[in-house]
Amino acid sequence: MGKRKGGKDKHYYKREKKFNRGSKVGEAYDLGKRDNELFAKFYKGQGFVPEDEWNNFYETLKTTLPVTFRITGYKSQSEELLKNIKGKFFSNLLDEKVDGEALPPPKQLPWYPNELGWQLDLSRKVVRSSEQCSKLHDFLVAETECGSISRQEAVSMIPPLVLDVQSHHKVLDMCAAPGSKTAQLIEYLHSTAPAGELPTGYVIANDTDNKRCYLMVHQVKRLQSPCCVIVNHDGTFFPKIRTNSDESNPEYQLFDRILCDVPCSGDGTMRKNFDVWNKWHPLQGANLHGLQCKILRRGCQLLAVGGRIVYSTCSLNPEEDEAVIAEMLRTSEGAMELVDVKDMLPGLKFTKGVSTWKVMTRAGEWIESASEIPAPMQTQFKHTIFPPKPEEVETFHLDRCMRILPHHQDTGGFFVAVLQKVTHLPGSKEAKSEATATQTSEDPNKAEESKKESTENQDETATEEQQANSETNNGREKRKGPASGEEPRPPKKPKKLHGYKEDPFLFMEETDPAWKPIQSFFGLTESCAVNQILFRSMQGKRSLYFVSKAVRELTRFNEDRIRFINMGVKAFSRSPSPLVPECDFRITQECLGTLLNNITKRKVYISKQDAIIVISQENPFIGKLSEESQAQLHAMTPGSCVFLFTPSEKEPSPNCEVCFCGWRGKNSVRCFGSRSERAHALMLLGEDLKEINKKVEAERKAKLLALEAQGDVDKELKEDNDSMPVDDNDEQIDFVESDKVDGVDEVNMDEVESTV
Ligand SMILES: C[S@@+](CC[C@H](N)C(=O)[O-])C[C@H]1O[C@@H](n2cnc3c(N)ncnc32)[C@H](O)[C@@H]1O
Repeated sequence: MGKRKGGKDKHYYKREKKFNRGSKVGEAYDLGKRDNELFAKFYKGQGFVPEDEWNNFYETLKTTLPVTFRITGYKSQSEELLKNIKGKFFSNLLDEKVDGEALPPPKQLPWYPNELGWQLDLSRKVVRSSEQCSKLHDFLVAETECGSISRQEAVSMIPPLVLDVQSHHKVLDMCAAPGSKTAQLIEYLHSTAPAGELPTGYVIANDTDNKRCYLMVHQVKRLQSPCCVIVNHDGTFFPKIRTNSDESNPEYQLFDRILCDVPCSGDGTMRKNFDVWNKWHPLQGANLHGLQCKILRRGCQLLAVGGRIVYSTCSLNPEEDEAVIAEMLRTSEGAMELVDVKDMLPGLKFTKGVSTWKVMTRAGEWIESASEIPAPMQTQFKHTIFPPKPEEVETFHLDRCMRILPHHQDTGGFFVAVLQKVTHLPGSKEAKSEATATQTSEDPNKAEESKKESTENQDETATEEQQANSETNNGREKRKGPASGEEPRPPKKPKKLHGYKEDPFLFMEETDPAWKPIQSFFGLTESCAVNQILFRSMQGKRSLYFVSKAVRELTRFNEDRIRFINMGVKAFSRSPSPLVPECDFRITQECLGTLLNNITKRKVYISKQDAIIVISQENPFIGKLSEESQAQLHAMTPGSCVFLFTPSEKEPSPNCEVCFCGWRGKNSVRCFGSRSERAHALMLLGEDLKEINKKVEAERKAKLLALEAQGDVDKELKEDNDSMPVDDNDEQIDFVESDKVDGVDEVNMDEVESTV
């Protein structure tokens, strides 16, 4: 009832129109200007949008996308958050009217597992700019900031889902920035690990664009995973990862899972990137096809036999989609196979991959086959962008690819294909040595030929430029090996990485004088090993980061070969205080998800009410807390601590742990947490930070007014309120001011680094 095709409610377009009109972004691209004749001709000609659906398809592309988000499933709090989204909490957020109409309730994405994917029939612009959505907006921002949800386009959630990542997998995300799919990969890595254990696998998130790598740092930091590293390489020449240090017998990591979410024309993103309407032309696909083939080929080379690689684009163009897959299948000669994964996405509407398509010139003329490319255009079109030959069609099974059309379920356009490596690629060292084993007895000449170096085993120490020079057409790489009979060349010394300016990643030694005090102050268990702790500056250890064992190994053997940009969760932050001579470091909020079970001291178990007080007030006196909390705090020396609410029979709700790092001062306590971390914890505890702030501020003002009226203003109180401690988080925190500030001089705030 009241719903249109594509699942939008009847007021969706009205709201859209209202918010597009007059806004800066909307002005330049109002609905009328979203049109492109060649685009329409090109896609009508492809034929994968049925004629009777064409208008719906084209009109849907002109509308803006709804807001979609995922609850990050590996956090213990996700079930509680889900309860809130399905229940009263969320309906309160939406208890407003836009244009006299109620805001629509959230809808679950049916194909996303465990009810963790959600859609709101509101555009991002409406959510961002309308006052009525401010509560909803605050909720989405805070929960995103602390990693409990990820705002992500619905179709973009598909590739990581069908990659089927398990906690022991070594995963490579080849074109990862800005990192929304990386975040999902990390989440799956953790969610499949045994309870209380860290994954033994890891995720390497790579992007060729150095600046875009830093976009990922923030994205990954939200998820607080010690199992992810961000690196900066050209995916077409992604270096192999060493797993030992023996230069005479180097061993390399082959990946279990690889994501190739390649650069593309992005014509499936027209609903959010409106400039694609103006910029789109028919050569874009052809221009990108070669690069896409090379990235996919390098991915397949780095994949272990039995491993899975997902290729995806946010383009609907077969030249960037099926043509790339077809070329990989062609050159792999049966080593790679397409996998049908539709059962992993129950309820998702999609069209099957196509085996025939059309190629168009810049001017909009059709070219039927490679032999018909006009002479002046020979360089514009690689022959591999044309459809496969009839005999290839039968073996390729391109119908196992999936194309998601925007009008089918109100999404962006998308393409995804899943490939499995069934045996070594032809020409690889492994394939050749297998061939040699069977051929030596049969044909000694052939066996000699196969001794030549393989493409897969190209020189691992060569720079990307050198590797580029060794490349031939069609993504097939060749490099001259020693002539048969020659002595094998000695292993080369690792070359310095050009233009790599990151501070080094330095691992702590057992003997480091900073470590023992931290270990004993927090009572760290042995599984928080010192060799998993790293710092970035020789000058001083301001922040200490924790990485998993697998990441530690990865860095150990590849320091000189890989451009590492970032890794690890910040675990300890230097924060010296005269009150705490025994330890100069405090624990950070960021590491609690990983290290809470490794900390055996300095934990304060508190009730729900106490948790609310500590989180929402600036420096509450210890005397404000319950007797149980007071007793624990009095038995504890001053310094960094962890506050922990755990559900019990007496207090069953929320049914999850809520923990936050804090400080036990002389007479008061405080919470170290960003505004969003506090808002998140309070949401779980059933409170709203803004509402609490408003209430207490009103009470405080009333009290001051009453005192002023009596001419008896407590000057000290005013001064105290003006000299609140300057914390790294202060900019973002609306503290509820307490009666008096205690502990201000206990923490050297200059040394406290951002946990935001
Ligand atoms: C479609 S975006 C990736 C989106 C990302 N997977 C996500 O979900 O957030 C493509 C990325 O490929 C990167 N890229 C382009 N050429 C590349 C190459 N040769 N090697 C690696 N990355 C490349 C671009 O910088 C861009 O960040």
